[in-house]
Amino acid sequence: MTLTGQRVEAGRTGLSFRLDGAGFGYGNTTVLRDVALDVAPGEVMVVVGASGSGKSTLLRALAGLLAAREGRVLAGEEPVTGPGAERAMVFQDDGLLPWRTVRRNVELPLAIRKVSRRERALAATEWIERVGLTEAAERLPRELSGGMRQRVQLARALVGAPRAVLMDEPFGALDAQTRADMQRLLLDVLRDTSATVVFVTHDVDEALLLADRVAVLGRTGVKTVLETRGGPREALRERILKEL
Ligand SMILES: Nc1ncnc2c1ncn2[C@@H]1O[C@H](COP(=O)(O)OP(=O)(O)OP(=O)(O)O)[C@@H](O)[C@H]1O
Repeated sequence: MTLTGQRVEAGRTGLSFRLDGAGFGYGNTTVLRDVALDVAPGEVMVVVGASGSGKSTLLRALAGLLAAREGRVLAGEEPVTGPGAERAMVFQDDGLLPWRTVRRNVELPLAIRKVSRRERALAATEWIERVGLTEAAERLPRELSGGMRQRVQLARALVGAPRAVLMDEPFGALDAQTRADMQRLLLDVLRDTSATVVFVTHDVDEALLLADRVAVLGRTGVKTVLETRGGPREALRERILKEL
């Protein structure tokens, strides 16, 4: 069994999520109440909403980093009780280990799972190549541009063939050109995986480009969920902006 290429994907399906009457908060503050949302296996669900509406909170809950105060959060059939290797996270601030090279950062999820050195090296080489960083494999994060660091994060998230990737404004700090390159790269690599993606962004155009569906967060919960494929884009854009 190899972790590289198609074989690890074979037979794996994207993870579904279900939030059912779920509520979240911090201390005395309630952020989200009575959230109902279904994310289908393999879809790209983009979450948009005003600043402070709770997008990151929702994502943390799916990642198992924040417990629901009420209701249920399910990944597949199982309640989410903590982080798990089948759910990879990508953050805006890169979250790479500064003392590890690109290669060793990408290998990290496999090292944690005690995958053999040889398998780790093979899988990392493949993903580093897919994100266009072969030349930079032995560099440290501080020697990379912001866009390159996000490529490392993407490779690290996908190297272990997760069933879901949870992305919190991953391209938010990048300049427009680098951001457009990263969006294309993401769409490209997702074509070869069956992973479900939940992607948080402020940017409605980014949402429309990437999403199968867009969930709009209102004051305390999900206001609406819109299909993005097949409809006239401008009308959808207007609709999302109106809901925000
Ligand atoms: N660790 C925390 N402790 C206390 N309050 C928090 C914490 N994290 C977030 N909050 C509060 O929860 C609310 C929602 O925050 P969250 O980061 O989920 O929103 P967001 O929609 O992702 O915002 P943004 O788009 O600005 O990143 C905010 O009012 C925020 O101040």
